[in-house]
Amino acid sequence: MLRVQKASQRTLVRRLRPATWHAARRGLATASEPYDTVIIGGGPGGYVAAIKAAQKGLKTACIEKRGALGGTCLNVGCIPSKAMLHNSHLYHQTKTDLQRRGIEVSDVSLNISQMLKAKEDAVTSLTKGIEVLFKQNKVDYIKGTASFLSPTRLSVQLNEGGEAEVEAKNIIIATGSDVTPFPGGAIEIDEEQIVSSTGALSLPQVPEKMVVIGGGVIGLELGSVWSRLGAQVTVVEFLGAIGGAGLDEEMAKQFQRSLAKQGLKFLLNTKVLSAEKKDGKVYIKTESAKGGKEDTLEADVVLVAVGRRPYTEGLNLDKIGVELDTKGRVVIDDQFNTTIQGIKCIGDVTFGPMLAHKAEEEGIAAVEYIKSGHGHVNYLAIPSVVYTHPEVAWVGKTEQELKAAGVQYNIGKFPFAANSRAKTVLDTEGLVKLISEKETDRVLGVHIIGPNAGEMIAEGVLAVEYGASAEDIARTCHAHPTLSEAFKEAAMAAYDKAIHF
Ligand SMILES: Cc1cc2nc3c(=O)[nH]c(=O)nc-3n(C[C@H](O)[C@H](O)[C@H](O)COP(=O)(O)OP(=O)(O)OC[C@H]3O[C@@H](n4cnc5c(N)ncnc54)[C@H](O)[C@@H]3O)c2cc1C
Ligand SMILES: NC(=O)c1ccc[n+]([C@@H]2O[C@H](COP(=O)([O-])OP(=O)(O)OC[C@H]3O[C@@H](n4cnc5c(N)ncnc54)[C@H](O)[C@@H]3O)[C@@H](O)[C@H]2O)c1
Repeated sequence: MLRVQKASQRTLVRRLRPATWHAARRGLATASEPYDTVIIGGGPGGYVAAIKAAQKGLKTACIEKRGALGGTCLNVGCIPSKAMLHNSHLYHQTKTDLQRRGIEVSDVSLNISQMLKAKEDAVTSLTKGIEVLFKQNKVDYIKGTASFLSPTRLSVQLNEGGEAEVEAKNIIIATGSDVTPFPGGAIEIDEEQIVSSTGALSLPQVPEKMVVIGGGVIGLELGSVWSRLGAQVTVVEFLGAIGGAGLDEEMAKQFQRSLAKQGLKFLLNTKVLSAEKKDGKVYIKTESAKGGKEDTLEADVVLVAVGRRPYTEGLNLDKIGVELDTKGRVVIDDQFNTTIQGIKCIGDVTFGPMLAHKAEEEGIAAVEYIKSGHGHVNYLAIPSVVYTHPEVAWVGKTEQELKAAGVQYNIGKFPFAANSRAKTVLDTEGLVKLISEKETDRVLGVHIIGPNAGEMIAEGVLAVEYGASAEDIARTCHAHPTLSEAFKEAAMAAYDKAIHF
């Protein structure tokens, strides 16, 4: 139910008419009838949940305050970063790699405004596309900021001005995450010289020197972009390895070597303490992670990429009793129920990896629980991909996790240097590492560094999801010449022996 609430009622009625009119016409929401499902947040979790709910015949609305659908991922995350990664790779490859392939080019130059425009075009076409999907699936799109009045009633501050009330039998919180500020306020983001990922996706010119604080996924992807475009990039990472949690240690080392070859510098086991702007530069104070040795780095632009945190601001969760944990995540059970009946929660704002495809899976499963009481997400089979070149991708367990758990395992490895397609296209960096359980041969983890690793990992995800053995994969015919033969050969190596290595 969408009900006008406040003073200048006539203006509000006019403003709300399209939503209420369409809704009433379709019988989706009337003055006497609440929505079946309302989703707060139109990111990958929220918009997918909304479409699935409508497909299942539930009267559905999605409230989004950004003014565009798609959330962090489409607007300032996955999509713009991949656009910049792809085009910066083409530029870098044109400058450094084409000659050996027999292609002579001269006068290669960068038009950064056009590259930024190409990125914006990709974002706009995809975010608008979701609006079309909403219309096709009859999801009411309410542009505004939602806040709980009660477990079944929301107040919405409309983007156009004014306030509305929305009532629903089920509410799904999908409000995502935002940038973790630097602890203690020691570094303030201005999105020009000291930027978060959002600012780093729109720098109007290539900085001469860039310092990246944090060697996790954002730091490595966006550090790669600006390094390829000509910046001297130094990544400062507190831990002893890059790539963040979940990356196999052996792969992390190889990954760092690859990026170092491209010109990125790494300061591991180093903690950033503060950053200060002076005379057009930024001075970054660091110390050894074990304490002691201090240093100062100079940069034109600093990217702060020390993580993201759940976003629940303004939702009024404490008023209705929805519990958060100590990290600010909304507490849920294994069916996405919060501590208040009728309110579910999915995506970055709750437990688990902060990944768009994880949020989407949860969106579908949460709706299935609402509709039928059954849903499914296999958290052991959620892939991770770092979209650098070479790409890094993995699913399932790492070797260090299995060691720590005392699981006996076999390992099969196959380098792309021995793969015919990789050799043909002169792109041979990296390997496939497949880990299977010693006793059963079941695939426990797949780790890939290499060209198209992000596409190839889907095969590993299927293997983990369906409980395949290494032998199953080894006996499955793979087309020749393809990169995926390296995956098959790694499985052959785990089960028995590879042919070409
Ligand atoms: C630079 C960058 C690159 C990334 N690249 C990838 C990648 O390649 N692959 C990948 O899987 N993941 C990637 N991610 C992570 C990915 O963006 C998130 O995991 C994903 O967007 C989470 O989806 P979500 O629906 O949970 O939340 P979000 O996408 O954050 O969406 C939540 C939405 O809720 C809205 N909202 C919040 N509060 C309210 C309110 N009170 N009322 C109304 N609306 C509200 C917000 O405006 C937002 O649009 C990247 C992230 C960043 C920052
Ligand atoms: N390709 C993708 O799937 C993709 C791309 C971008 C972002 N994301 C998601 O966004 C989230 C956030 O990414 P992120 O890279 O900001 O976080 P992250 O948690 O992956 O990495 C942050 C890194 O910063 C380091 N760090 C923290 N404080 C530091 C300090 N004072 N000095 C030096 N180093 C410090 C941490 O040790 C850590 O390695 C991730 O959860 C990721 O899943 C995914």
